[in-house]
Amino acid sequence: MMSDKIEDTGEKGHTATTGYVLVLSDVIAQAEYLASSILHHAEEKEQGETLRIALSGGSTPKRLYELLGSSEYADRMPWHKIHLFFGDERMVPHTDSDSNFHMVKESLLAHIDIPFRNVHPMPVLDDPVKAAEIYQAELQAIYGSDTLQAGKPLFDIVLLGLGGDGHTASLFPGTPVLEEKDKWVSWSQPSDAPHKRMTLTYPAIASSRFVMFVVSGENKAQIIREVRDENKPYPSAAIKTEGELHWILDRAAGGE
Ligand SMILES: O=C1O[C@H](COP(=O)(O)O)[C@@H](O)[C@H](O)[C@H]1O
Repeated sequence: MMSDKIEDTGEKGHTATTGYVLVLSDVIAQAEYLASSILHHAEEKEQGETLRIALSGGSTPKRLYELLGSSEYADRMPWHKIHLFFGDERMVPHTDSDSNFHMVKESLLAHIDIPFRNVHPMPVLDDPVKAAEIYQAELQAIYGSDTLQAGKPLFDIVLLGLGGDGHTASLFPGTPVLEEKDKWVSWSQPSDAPHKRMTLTYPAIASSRFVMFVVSGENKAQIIREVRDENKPYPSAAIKTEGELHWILDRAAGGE
């Protein structure tokens, strides 16, 4: 169905359709692979450097976060070197069960010893424009510039999920945020999602060393085929990175 490698054309960066694909046996192997990969990238960082990860929400990454928060990983991870950001958020209180921050808190943050200043939830305000501006300003302060520069990625790793409608982060079909070329963070009101959303934009996601789509389950097999192989114009198909893009799939989603 899909190639697991691309030819080295000399061009820099990957798109959703040119990235590498790794199909693992099941969701446990998928979480193991991702956790050890994150550990490896964190250990590679020199003293004083940080690993910046944008976390995905929804249900799929929960197993990974639980593993990172388990005794197998929690004490081995150099949390002081790791900064956790969010790829998207639902505009509900952080205590709400629909909140991505809430899911990450329950599955990971409550179980690890990470400095408070290393965790960067998206703010939730009545005014989504203001909330997006605040998060963008936080990212810019950490990045050290208000302009994204090629060769200086904002994130080391961006984890992304894939919705059945082809959305990723909160880049939903038919929403104006898909046209955003300048802002790093924006918001939208998807027609068939109950809450307003805040999301990293395409340019912010593209400023990354690695984008990792993490997708599992038979119910995602069809949409993966459409995005990867059939080039259908879903929001997830337009994801790019100046670094590498990896699809980390379980067999149910990725096939043989
Ligand atoms: O709404 C969202 O959906 C996608 C996919 O979620 P999943 O439950 O199918 O894994 C997710 O990546 C995104 O962060 C989330 O807010």
